[in-house]
Amino acid sequence: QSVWGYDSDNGPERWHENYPMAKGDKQSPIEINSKDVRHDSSLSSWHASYDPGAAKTILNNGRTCRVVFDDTFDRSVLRGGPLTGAYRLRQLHLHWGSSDDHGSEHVIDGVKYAAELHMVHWNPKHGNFAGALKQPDGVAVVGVFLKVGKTPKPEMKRILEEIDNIKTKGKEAPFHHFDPSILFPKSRDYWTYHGSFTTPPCEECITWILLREPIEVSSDQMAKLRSLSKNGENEPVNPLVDNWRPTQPVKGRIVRASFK
Ligand SMILES: CN[C@@H]1CN(c2cccc(OC)c2)S(=O)(=O)c2sc(S(N)(=O)=O)cc21
Ligand SMILES: [Zn+2]
Repeated sequence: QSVWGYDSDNGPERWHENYPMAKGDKQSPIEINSKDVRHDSSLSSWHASYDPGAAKTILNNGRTCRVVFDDTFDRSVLRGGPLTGAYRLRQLHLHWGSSDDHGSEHVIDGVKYAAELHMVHWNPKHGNFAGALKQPDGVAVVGVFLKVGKTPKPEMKRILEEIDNIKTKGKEAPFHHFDPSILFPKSRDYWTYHGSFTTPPCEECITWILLREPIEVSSDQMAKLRSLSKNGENEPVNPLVDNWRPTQPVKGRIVRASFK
């Protein structure tokens, strides 16, 4: 089937057949090697001001678990850091593995985290989301790494509690009164570079802001995430796991760090 996914017949190695941008020079994710990173003292800190009332629904689209926000006006925005202007929060979603030792998309000094949370924002100066996709400064994604540890972050519970209502592909549930900034780690340190969506259509319109400090989750919380299914309600069970793209060639891009 032509629909892209993460299986052998429709996975990352074949995306370029229907989405030529997948073979571009500024693809994501990438491996970040601290020795190649350049500290940029001119990078300011980033600021998120999110309205909890903007949260609308949580859904399983067969490829990830996604929370959608009202982005019809500057209601929940991200500013500062490498960005110019206010970018509107559109949705957040995750990528995870089939076991705790892998699952993140970006890899840091060889370390793969159990999962990676993406908060997707777009630049309203380009009119709408579709217009922003065509611009190099159109989209900004904040990436937060999830590490399995002893003191799991209770804030992830809110998302994981909804999992039981969206077990199968196409299932959606109301998701209100949620401020995703509770998912940020203490430190605001980040890496930033220019890249692409890590899924088709793979447009190269993204300013990536990757937070250095992972948040901790429990192994049970990861198991909860892995209890999602790719399949629809009355289809054979196909676990939704390993929905991550392998790292792509850096091709001379500079990764800057906000920290020394
Ligand atoms: C299919 N791609 C995901 C859905 N969206 C998308 C992207 C481009 C065009 C489009 O057509 C409607 C929708 S999205 O913007 O919410 C994002 S962000 C993102 S990631 N992993 O790079 O952060 C994957 C997707
Ligand atoms: Zn993503």
